[in-house]
Amino acid sequence: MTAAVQDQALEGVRVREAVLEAIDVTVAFGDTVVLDKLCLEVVRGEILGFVGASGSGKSVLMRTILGLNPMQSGRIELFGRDAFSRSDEERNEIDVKTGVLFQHGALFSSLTVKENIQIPMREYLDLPRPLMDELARLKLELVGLPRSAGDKYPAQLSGGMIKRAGLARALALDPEIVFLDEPTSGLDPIGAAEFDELVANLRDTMGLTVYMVTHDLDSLYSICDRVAVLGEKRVLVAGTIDELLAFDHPWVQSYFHGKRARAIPRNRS
Ligand SMILES: Nc1ncnc2c1ncn2[C@@H]1O[C@H](COP(=O)(O)OP(=O)(O)OP(=O)(O)O)[C@@H](O)[C@H]1O
Repeated sequence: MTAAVQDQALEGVRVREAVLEAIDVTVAFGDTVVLDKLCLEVVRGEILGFVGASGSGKSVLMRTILGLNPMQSGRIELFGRDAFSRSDEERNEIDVKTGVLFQHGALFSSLTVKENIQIPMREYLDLPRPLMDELARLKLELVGLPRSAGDKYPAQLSGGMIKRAGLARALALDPEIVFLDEPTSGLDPIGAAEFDELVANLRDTMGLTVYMVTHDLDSLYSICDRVAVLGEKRVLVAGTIDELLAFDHPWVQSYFHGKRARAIPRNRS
């Protein structure tokens, strides 16, 4: 194999590297099965949008992947290895490479933004305070917040600033994958578009992999490389928007071709 062919082959491997794999994941609460042998793959460097009807189990899956919710059967792999059959030390390695932005930011109201951003640093890193302060400032800059926001309390921030502060905390440990739970909900269309742009920039500059639960069709069209649809307790389909537009399933058809969706394809860049 020539060096060029080898490079190409390596590039191919990198492009297809699965950062996250859910294999036959089943989750139930009592007799109610919410996810039934669900399979999903998230590839390094992609922005995957995750959609599904209200109550279909999007949050349950995200919580299960993060180890916050037990599964009845199946396997979840993060970074190529079983996410849960691990020692505490190995699990910490996964946690450090994983950032999460919960739906409403989930910032501690009694802590300043800077202190919120430093929570993961305190938990996983042993750094002197001046260095943590500098890192927090860098994270604020990364998400487009002014330095002064670091000394504010969450109640003093706008909804858009809270999302950015939550994202800064999710990025505190320089993760390889971030989970975003409805990051643009509650934002006005301009704020939502700016947030989308920020996420796309972070992916491009940091090589982040992004798993984004969303109901926001604009986000799906503007920044997602692929979209996975949850329905009937499993992933019905995962693919590009064009693949989903052509996918013959009533919920998928009405989601992407319904009244609210109609205006968007015309605006696709
Ligand atoms: N801890 C729990 N105990 C019992 N049932 C639960 C629990 N957590 C979630 N559920 C149920 O699981 C189902 C899926 O809920 P989930 O919150 O994942 O939906 P979702 O797709 O995220 O909805 P939405 O888009 O409205 O946020 C719901 O029927 C919910 O009531």
